[in-house]
Amino acid sequence: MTDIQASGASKTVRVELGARSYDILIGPGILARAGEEIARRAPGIRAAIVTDETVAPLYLARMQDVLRQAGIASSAIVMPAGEATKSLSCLGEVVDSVLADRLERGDTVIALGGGVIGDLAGFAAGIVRRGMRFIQIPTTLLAQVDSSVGGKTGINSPRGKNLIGVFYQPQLVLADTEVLSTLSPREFRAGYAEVVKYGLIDQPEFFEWLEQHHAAVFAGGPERVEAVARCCAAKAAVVAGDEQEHGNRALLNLGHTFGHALEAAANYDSARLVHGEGVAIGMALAHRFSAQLGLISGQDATRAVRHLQTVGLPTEISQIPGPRFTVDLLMDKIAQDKKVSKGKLTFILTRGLGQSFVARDISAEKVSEFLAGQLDAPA
Ligand SMILES: NC(=O)c1ccc[n+]([C@@H]2O[C@H](COP(=O)([O-])OP(=O)(O)OC[C@H]3O[C@@H](n4cnc5c(N)ncnc54)[C@H](O)[C@@H]3O)[C@@H](O)[C@H]2O)c1
Ligand SMILES: O=C(O)C(=O)C[C@@H](O)[C@H](O)[C@H](O)COP(=O)(O)O
Ligand SMILES: [Zn+2]
Repeated sequence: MTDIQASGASKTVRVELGARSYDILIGPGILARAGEEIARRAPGIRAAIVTDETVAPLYLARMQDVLRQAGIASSAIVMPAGEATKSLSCLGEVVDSVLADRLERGDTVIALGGGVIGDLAGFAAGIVRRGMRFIQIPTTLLAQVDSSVGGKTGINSPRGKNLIGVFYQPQLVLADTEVLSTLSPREFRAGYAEVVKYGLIDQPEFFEWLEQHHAAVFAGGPERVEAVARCCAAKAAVVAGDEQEHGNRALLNLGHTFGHALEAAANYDSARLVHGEGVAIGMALAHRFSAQLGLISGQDATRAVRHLQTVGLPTEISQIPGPRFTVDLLMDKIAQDKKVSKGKLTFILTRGLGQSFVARDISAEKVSEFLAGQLDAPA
């Protein structure tokens, strides 16, 4: 686990990647400090702020104001909100705007938004002029605990989730926990699924802490900041050890092999399923699949699923509204997973609460059989 430095109500986590190391600043009031934090690290730059139509009216003017006060001129690129924005056409729009504004390689792209904006803007920053500066200002719980950290950027393909992208690290992450107060309950819950993920991967004590403190995390206050910082520290440690997912970073994919297949099968329609909900269902499936394979007790699997249900997250495929999925459709999406190696499926499975492991060479027949049972399960 990477250290968490505390200063007043704020915390700092450092992602150690040699010359590409960077800080994650977490806490209330960080947005107001954004201009000075950026200018201190990169004086005299200009910025293109990529955001979405929901976040722009809430935070864009304030963001541009604090940048201006720190001597940083900025332009804004406002994209539609939702998962469908992680597309080639939206990437083209962002790239073209940055070029039209004549931003230089040393200038910065700023992602002001959730994981959709972070993944899209980060990809654009990674490819324009072969790599510009990039700063993440995550505004969803999911983005603060996960997507803004670690440098996975990219967009979706109709053939599968996040299939087009690059590893490209930000130079700074500014996570103002106050902005989470405007998030809808559904989106806050979805982000909480990724919080639970860190407990279920390899921190059973964090999972237990969440069982006890989830109400306080949802209510706001110090437990929320504590949860965000613990997740960032956990992710920073994994990323520092395996930046490009040759080994243990795959653990961060707990619940994602199933979850990504569900998102793709739902055509990235955020009205039906958002990423965190897909991860919640995916983690429930990974625990049930592990139980079916005899790896984990039914009791432990049920405990993991029960916590997700307690906070109102979906844990069954049948809870996804709209047309039913078939096993063939889901298996087709699973076959495109980036962890597939020499045609063999990889899943993150578990031997107990918080004892996940990377399971390579999982039989496609066993997965299909399991999914057939899950598709029959009642909502
Ligand atoms: N790169 C990574 O490591 C990584 C990790 C996890 C998830 N992801 C990706 O992140 C995406 C999901 O991110 P997300 O859950 O943040 O979704 P999102 O970016 O779509 O944001 C969710 C919704 O909340 C709105 N919103 C954002 N901030 C708000 C605020 N402060 N107040 C009110 N509304 C606000 C957005 O407009 C959007 O409608 C997925 O595409 C997923 O694949 C990437
Ligand atoms: O950072 C990682 O590594 C993760 O796997 C974090 C996930 O929560 C995230 O959804 C990521 O985008 C999934 O990556 P992918 O490589 O499976 O597309
Ligand atoms: Zn995720």
